[in-house]
Amino acid sequence: MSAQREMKEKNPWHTPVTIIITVIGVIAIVALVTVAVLQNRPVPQKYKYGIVLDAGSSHTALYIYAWPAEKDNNTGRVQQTHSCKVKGKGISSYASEPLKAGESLKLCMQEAEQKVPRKRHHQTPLYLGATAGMRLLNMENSKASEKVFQAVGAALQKFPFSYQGARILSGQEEGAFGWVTVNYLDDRLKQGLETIGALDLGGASTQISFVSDNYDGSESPSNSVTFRLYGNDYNLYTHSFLCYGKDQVLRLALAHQTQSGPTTILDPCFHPGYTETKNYSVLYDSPCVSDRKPLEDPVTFIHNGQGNFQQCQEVVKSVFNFTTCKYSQCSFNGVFQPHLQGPFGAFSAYYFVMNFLNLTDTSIPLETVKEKLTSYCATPWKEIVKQHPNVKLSYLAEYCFSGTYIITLLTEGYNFTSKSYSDIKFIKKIKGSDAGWTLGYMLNLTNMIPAEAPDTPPLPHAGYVSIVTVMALLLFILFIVSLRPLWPSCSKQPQIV
Ligand SMILES: Nc1ncnc2c1ncn2[C@@H]1O[C@H](COP(=O)(O)OP(=O)(O)O)[C@@H](O)[C@H]1O
Ligand SMILES: [Ca+2]
Repeated sequence: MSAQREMKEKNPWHTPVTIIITVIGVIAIVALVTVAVLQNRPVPQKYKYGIVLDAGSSHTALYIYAWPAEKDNNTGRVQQTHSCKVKGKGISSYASEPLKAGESLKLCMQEAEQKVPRKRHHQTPLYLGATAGMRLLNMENSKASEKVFQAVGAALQKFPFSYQGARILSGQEEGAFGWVTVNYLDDRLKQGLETIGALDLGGASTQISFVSDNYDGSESPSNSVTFRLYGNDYNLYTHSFLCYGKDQVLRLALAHQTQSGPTTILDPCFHPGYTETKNYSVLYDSPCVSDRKPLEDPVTFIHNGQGNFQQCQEVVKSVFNFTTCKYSQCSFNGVFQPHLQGPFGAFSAYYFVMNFLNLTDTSIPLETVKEKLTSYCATPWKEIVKQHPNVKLSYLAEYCFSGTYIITLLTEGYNFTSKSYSDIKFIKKIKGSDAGWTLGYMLNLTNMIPAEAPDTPPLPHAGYVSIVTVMALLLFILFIVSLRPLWPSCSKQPQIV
């Protein structure tokens, strides 16, 4: 009996000190794991916002972008959360009534006030960038363009956002930021992957931007833009052709057909049966064509459609100048262009037009595309209107011309071949964000793409929590094992013997 009592007294599990140590050990480990998990638990995501207004020649669009409030520097994280199409025409069309340019933006701005959380309003940067429409107005009448900017600026400052100014983008910026946008959205920059070229077709200008291995910027330096993004160097070729957006090219084509000031023209780029009376002074009211206005013209001319793709292509070719090139190679109008390289994303009016014509699939051979255009252009206007009752007539009348221009620009202008045509993808959006210059513009102005690759944490959150938990468990087991000599079974051994 006395031996048994002695054993019981010697059993360490029964001493208050051991019990206290064990309890403290368990509490400490539980606390450690809890702190590790809580500390690293992803907090409910907060977002930052940015707003960019794209004041194009034909219309203005507002884009809202959002990104997690932390980790601004991570690629692929900024996303478009909302867009709003401003009613009416582009701001450059308000040259004679500038206040209306400001007023036109109100509805979309009010929508932005609803979409961006109130708490974030004051720290949300707001930018307006104007493109070729304002470039042309500025060339034609710089005072009028200033007044439009004043009115637009005054209207935008009435909203609670952090207004960062309104300005005209250079053609180079427009091309380069479009390229940044598509490559950013496609996650090509951070990973240092081969980049995608960008083709942007507007109403008043068109841009081509791509990286070519045999272009280092020494030939025609004005076409070169260099970037260092995420630790990678890029030497981008970019060019913007002012007056080669599809609306201004239509003017150029009509100017070509009205050189002698006729009262009627038979236009192969419009459907048979299409007939409209047009005003000479309206047609020639643009710096792209104003110097070609016939000296003696009637007030109006009758614009009749003929619907002939091949002849339309001849008219369109006449707006390009292929005769002079002082460089090793040119696209058109004496503009240097290196060898085309890599895949291309074609957006804005490229997409609208090719999508309407059911021609976005570039695995369709170029010859077939031309056959389809031939038959589309030859379709009588009455039938076209009947087939598309919901499409705006002004757009509908021009798809034959625009489709012909796109194919001619790509093949004759930029030298895409039957083979390289299939490298083009007609796109509207990438991962939910519109392709266009606006996102690249904002990323640049908010310094959201670092020059050097950001330091990545050695362990992701889940890895960190797992390792801490495993370590804690190991410590606990080690602690228990270290008490082994004092385990009851060990101390009972003498009894067995
Ligand atoms: N649904 C559509 N169908 C055809 N063309 C369209 C459609 N939506 C927009 N567009 C055209 O896209 C072009 C957009 O150009 P825009 O960005 O306004 O000009 P720029 O970039 O030259 O300043 C315009 O020619 C406009 O008419
Ligand atoms: Ca545009």
